[in-house]
Amino acid sequence: MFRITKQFAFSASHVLGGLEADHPCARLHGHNYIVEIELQSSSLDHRGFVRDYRELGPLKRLIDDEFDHRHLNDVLGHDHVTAENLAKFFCDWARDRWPEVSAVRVSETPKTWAEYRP
Ligand SMILES: Nc1nc2c(c(=O)[nH]1)N=C([C@H](O)[C@H](O)COP(=O)(O)OP(=O)(O)OP(=O)(O)O)CN2
Ligand SMILES: [Zn+2]
Repeated sequence: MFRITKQFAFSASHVLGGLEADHPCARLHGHNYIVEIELQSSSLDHRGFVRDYRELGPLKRLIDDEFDHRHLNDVLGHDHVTAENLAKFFCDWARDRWPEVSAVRVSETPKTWAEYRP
């Protein structure tokens, strides 16, 4: 099995709902997010690619246009704007376009990663 990954980055604010009132993430704050998309395939195309990284440009445009320097509660339209839910959102969006997508990981801080693998 071949597996490739590519990372994208954006900065955004959020407020997490449903937390205890004294939880720091219940307050407005922001992160420098990293989104890592993973694609896998048992075979390569005629160029030797799972998929050309350049073909993932539409995901960069989505992130730049709709997520970067935005308030994520507004973007997703709910208050459970966790790294897990962001990973699922980006994975569902990407799988609609590229069937080889096998996982998406989202990092909010240098020490944390959440992964969605359908
Ligand atoms: N499972 C999850 N837990 C938390 C999420 C999340 O998306 N999924 N998000 C947050 C906060 O939004 C934010 O990421 C804070 O995370 P945390 O690791 O607590 O960040 P800190 O830098 O404050 O942690 P230190 O322990 O000080 O390094 C919270 N939880
Ligand atoms: Zn946060």
